Amino acid sequence: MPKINAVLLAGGESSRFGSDKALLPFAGKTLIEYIYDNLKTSFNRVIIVGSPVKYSFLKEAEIREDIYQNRGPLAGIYTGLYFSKSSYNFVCGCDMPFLNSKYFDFIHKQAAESPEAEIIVSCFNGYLEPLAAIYQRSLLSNIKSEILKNNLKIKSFYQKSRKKIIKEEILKRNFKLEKLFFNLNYPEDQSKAINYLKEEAESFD
Ligand SMILES: Nc1nc2c(ncn2[C@@H]2O[C@H](COP(=O)(O)OP(=O)(O)OP(=O)(O)O)[C@@H](O)[C@H]2O)c(=O)[nH]1
Repeated sequence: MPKINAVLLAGGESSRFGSDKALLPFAGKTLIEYIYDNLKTSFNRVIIVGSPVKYSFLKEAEIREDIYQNRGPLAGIYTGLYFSKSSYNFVCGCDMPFLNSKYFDFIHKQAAESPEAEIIVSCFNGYLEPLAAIYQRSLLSNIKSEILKNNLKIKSFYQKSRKKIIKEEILKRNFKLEKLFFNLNYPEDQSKAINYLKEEAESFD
């Protein structure tokens, strides 16, 4: 099984949400800490890409400032891959709290089976999930040239990359996809997240 680092993206504006998503109280922690703790149990190393000052309460964490500031998630991925040094990197948003260890194990197996894929990404509802996906470090120079051309859309970068898409039919056999890929974008998503959390607590009873 390849050693995979995790890159936790924690920059951005949270403009739709209206306040900083990463600092939202969640299951007795902040949202970022909750996700960081989950990632730590399954990945070799976790690199947070965001403000070291803002996240200084995460005492042991490795936090890297964006090399290209205010350029969105693709630039965050660049910084994560740059500092990671590992060939395989799982990139995750700081607003997706229901990615779980079962999915992380699944993604490790996918990476082992498809060393030729530069990106391994899941498909849900006809859309790809680029912030719950594996990226090879060899993508660095391509990402950099897209950023320098101001092509910041992950979707257009994807068109130029060698990727393996994990089909929804396969994922559905193992996961409840709506919850797995749920992310908080708007204030009203908070109550949905709390309901999912309650559901999880009840299922562990
Ligand atoms: N490191 C880094 N992460 C980012 C950046 N922009 C967005 N992200 C992260 O990417 C993930 C998805 O972010 P979005 O919800 O698309 O963007 P956002 O700026 O946080 O929110 P909106 O302003 O509502 O679009 C979250 O984990 C963000 O923290 C960035 O410029 N740098």
